[in-house]
Amino acid sequence: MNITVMGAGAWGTALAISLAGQHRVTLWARDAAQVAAMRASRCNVRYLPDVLLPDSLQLSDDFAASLAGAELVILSAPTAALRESLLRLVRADLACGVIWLCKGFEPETSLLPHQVAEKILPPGTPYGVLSGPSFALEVAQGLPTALVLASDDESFSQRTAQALHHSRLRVYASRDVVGVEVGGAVKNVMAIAAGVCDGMRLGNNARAALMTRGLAEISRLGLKLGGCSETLSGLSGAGDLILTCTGDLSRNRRVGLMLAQGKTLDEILQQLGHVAEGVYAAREVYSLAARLSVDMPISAAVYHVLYDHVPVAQMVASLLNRTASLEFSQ
Ligand SMILES: NC(=O)C1=CN([C@@H]2O[C@H](COP(=O)(O)OP(=O)(O)OC[C@H]3O[C@@H](n4cnc5c(N)ncnc54)[C@H](O)[C@@H]3O)[C@@H](O)[C@H]2O)C=CC1
Ligand SMILES: O=C(CO)COP(=O)(O)O
Repeated sequence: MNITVMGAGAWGTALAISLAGQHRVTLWARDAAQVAAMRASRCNVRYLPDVLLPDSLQLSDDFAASLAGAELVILSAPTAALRESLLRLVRADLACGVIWLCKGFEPETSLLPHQVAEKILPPGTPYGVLSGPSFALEVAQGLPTALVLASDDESFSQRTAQALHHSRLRVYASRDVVGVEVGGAVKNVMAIAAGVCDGMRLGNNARAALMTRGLAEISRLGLKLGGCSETLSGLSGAGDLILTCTGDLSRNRRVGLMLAQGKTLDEILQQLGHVAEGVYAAREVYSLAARLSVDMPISAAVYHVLYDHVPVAQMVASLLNRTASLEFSQ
């Protein structure tokens, strides 16, 4: 299969490397200097410095040429750039299916990625989302990983999942686009909270409680928006929540760890140098929860720390001092 990966950040590059063994993969980046540097060093030094790019992986900064003959386009831009990326594809007369990797809600509109795509892609274009617990570095290193590919078009999700699947990358097909997208977006907010929890040395018990109550919040929002509970407790929900709340490769978790050290958001984002979607998702989740009357206390606490300058100690105290209720009174 001819696959074009649009965007050479950490995740787009990692997936391109992982698929280059079995498909003709072209990795397109908008920055010509980055492409030239990757061609010369066979390495994406800024985003994935310790991994070599396989010889079979094509690199391009020519958008039209990279799309010629494509049978699948994989969009790896952050959620904030999804609309712009889809418009670029439509202007280039996209003639194949497209899947995106971003995990978030569109800033300002609070739309899920598929809701943005529905407004832009011509009717009949097959599309889907690929998500699940997957640190880019581990996928690039060929370590075993399992993902979910969700699409309303069952034949597209099954064909595509089968094509992407290999011995180190298990890909399961799903029809629950909403459940997969909500799980991926909101777990990033929980990972920030888990980073705060660990940064303040609140212990393993506290982190387990936070993750479990975090999953309850994710599920309440996911069900309200039309997702399925099985999806929310599966790879792209609970699975990704476990990974990002506990794994130090998570950028969102690192945001929380640095908040616990007293750093400001500006300092943290500058130090990170990569996207941390939870920082933006916290705003959209906060407004969606209010609009839809969904109880999401952990997400709200993260929002107040990020945007109202509430000290992390006060955030923790406010969560611990909530009135006790029935565990399953959700
Ligand atoms: N890194 C990871 O382990 C994983 C990341 N993701 C998701 O994938 C998405 C991308 O993440 P990463 O690749 O890790 O981010 P990154 O920070 O490593 O790279 C971001 C990439 O997006 C590009 N970009 C930024 N603004 C853009 C715009 N306006 N138009 C086009 N491209 C733009 C940058 O040039 C860069 O290539 C995020 O939504 C993230 O949550 C999902 C699974 C794993
Ligand atoms: O989504 C991810 C792993 O599944 C990556 O998480 P971070 O964006 O927090 O690094």
